[in-house]
Amino acid sequence: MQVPLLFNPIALNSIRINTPIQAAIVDLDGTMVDTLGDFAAALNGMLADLALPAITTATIEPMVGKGSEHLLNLVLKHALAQSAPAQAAINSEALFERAWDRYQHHYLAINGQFSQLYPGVLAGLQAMQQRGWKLACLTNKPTAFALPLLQAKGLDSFFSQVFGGDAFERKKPDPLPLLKTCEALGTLPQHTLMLGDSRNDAQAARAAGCPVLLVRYGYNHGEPVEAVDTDGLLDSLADLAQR
Ligand SMILES: O=C(O)COP(=O)(O)O
Ligand SMILES: [Mg+2]
Repeated sequence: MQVPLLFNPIALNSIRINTPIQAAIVDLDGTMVDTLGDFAAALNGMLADLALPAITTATIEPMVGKGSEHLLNLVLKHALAQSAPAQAAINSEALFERAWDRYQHHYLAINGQFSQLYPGVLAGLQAMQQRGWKLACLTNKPTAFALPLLQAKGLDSFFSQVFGGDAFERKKPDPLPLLKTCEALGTLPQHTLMLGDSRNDAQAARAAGCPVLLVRYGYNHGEPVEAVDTDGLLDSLADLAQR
């Protein structure tokens, strides 16, 4: 099949992707929106309801990226370890159900209020749209958190598909969500670029056969993103506006 001219391989400064790109799958937390303030507000609301000590944004940052269940487990363990001996003896699993309920309540109440778009996100999405790429948002965040956040930040209209961490049987770094998203977009993985901020995104992309670029900002579990196996790093999604 003749590939339309718009879908060229990518050549940006030092980055070369030698396969035509027809679509992009874009991660949400740490890539498009800096949501640490939302995580902190919702988690601290939950911790207060459970009479547990508050947690700082700096402690939360390396815990983000593997979905809300994972985050909540780490936060509960951390908070219990900071508590008085009687509470510290409590198993975090015993608190999980109540914590999850309170966390959802608080997250949905503040969703987007303490988070900001990263610079260059709108320009980057517009550039990808102008290249004629189909766009999907794929996040490990629950879909019920992702949809209102995209709306609140004016990003929803860019995406034909939005899939959260609960949309498929497994989350990133498993390749399944990427393969399913490619299926929904109607594109082959080798023509579908993954844009993310963490090794989760890169590992999932490599295993699915998608080219992958990561942004230099974002979370990446508190580790330098330079160490991750990718096809290149971007200072901002607006780098994609270069020709
Ligand atoms: O909620 C998370 O764990 C992170 O979500 P992300 O996949 O959009 O980075
Ligand atoms: Mg992310």
